Amino acid sequence: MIEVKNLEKSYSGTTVVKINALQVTSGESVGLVGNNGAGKTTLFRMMLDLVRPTGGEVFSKGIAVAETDAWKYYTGSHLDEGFLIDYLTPEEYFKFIGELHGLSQGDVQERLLPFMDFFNGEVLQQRKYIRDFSKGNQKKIGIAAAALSHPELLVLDEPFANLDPTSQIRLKNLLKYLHAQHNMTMLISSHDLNHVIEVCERIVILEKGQIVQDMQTTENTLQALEAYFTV
Ligand SMILES: Nc1ncnc2c1ncn2[C@@H]1O[C@H](COP(=O)(O)OP(=O)(O)OP(=O)(O)O)[C@@H](O)[C@H]1O
Repeated sequence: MIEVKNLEKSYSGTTVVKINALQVTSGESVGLVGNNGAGKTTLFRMMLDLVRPTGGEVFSKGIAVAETDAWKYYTGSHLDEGFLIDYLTPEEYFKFIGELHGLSQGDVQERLLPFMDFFNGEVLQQRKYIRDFSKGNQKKIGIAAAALSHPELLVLDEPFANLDPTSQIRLKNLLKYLHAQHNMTMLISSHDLNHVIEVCERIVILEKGQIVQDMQTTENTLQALEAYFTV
């Protein structure tokens, strides 16, 4: 579904991403881990055509993302709060996203049902704009909006960050449910090794912009990752 070929991004002569080849097949859930500045967000931004590569290309279903809008119809993403329309209430925002995908008000309500535990009674019917929500609740709104259309591909940058422990566990279950129920292809970056290996069946480690390990998740993966990140 996703193919990265000779992808490179440099800022002022410094290379921050350099990936010769990465393939993600349809239905796969891939966790991207790496220390601060490893290039995770930059890679996602290039996959979503938000940043143009210095070299190379990202293909979605065989078509370069920089050359077409086709992938936007089956891709849901939340990288940061810049993805939100923060002068809307969550209800208005979900309605807007739903309309973009041809969903009725009823469809939107139904698709939000699995998110009710995750929202913890703090997102809907709060009579306030998204900009006035806490960082954690803004993240919940962004994740729900990204998943609302049941996209074939879901890209989330550090979805567990800023969430309280209960919400992190609920999100883990929610992502597993969405993956199983809709066979969503998922790309998830995270600093939380425990959570990411529970949700993702494959883990890619990025270091200084390069892929240094690419492994299927097994019962030994946490140990391997902890060993890798212990310096
Ligand atoms: N617009 C930019 N201009 C200059 N340098 C940039 C820009 N965007 C990213 N970088 C640099 O690219 C490198 C990779 O950053 P990126 O945000 O992709 O890493 P990350 O793995 O997501 O990090 P973190 O885990 O801290 O979020 C960093 O050194 C960062 O400073």
